[in-house]
Amino acid sequence: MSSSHSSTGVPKWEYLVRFVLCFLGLVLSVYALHVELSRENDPEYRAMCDLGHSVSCSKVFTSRWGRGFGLVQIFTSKDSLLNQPNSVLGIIFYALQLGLGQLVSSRAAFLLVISSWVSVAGSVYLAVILAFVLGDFCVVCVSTYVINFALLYTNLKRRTGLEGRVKKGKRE
Ligand SMILES: C/C(=C\C[C@@]12O[C@]1(C)C(=O)c1ccccc1C2=O)CCC[C@H](C)CCC[C@H](C)CCCC(C)C
Repeated sequence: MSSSHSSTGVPKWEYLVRFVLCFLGLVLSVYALHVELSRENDPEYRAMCDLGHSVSCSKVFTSRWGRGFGLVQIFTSKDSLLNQPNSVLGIIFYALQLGLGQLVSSRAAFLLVISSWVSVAGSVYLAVILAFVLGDFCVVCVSTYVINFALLYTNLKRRTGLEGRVKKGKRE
């Protein structure tokens, strides 16, 4: 086993990169939730990420698509308990990535990759809504898309790392 890998087959850099990405994702999601709730209580509230008319995050967060991806309310009501802000999903997602990331099993690695692909699909969907429906540039949103792509790359790397361990084990 090369020295850049711990005995588990997971690259050493991975733990640090995963921690940084999940931490940033959690901070951005909690901030998005804070802005959304503040804006809902006070329409005059101006967030730090409201930089201009078309560069406004609170406008995006409180839009139709800011809760349940704008999809949940098709099936339930707008005020349903299931229609949670996207940022709540984000918090669950990054906590999951951080927690599952500590488990070194091929099943955990599989779940990491699957949930990561779902988040990338969600990011592409939200990016299209952001650009073409809302016509807005939201710094917090775009940062989370970048984090989600980087997490997918990290998760794919882990899976090939674990597969390499299995193949090597068979040969030895
Ligand atoms: C702050 C954040 C995303 C930003 C934002 O969603 C916000 C807040 C929003 O209101 C919005 C409105 C209109 C257009 C774009 C946007 C967004 O951009 C975090 C989600 C990140 C990510 C897209 C979560 C994906 C979670 C998956 C559904 C994974 C599910 C896996 C489960 C097992 C937990």
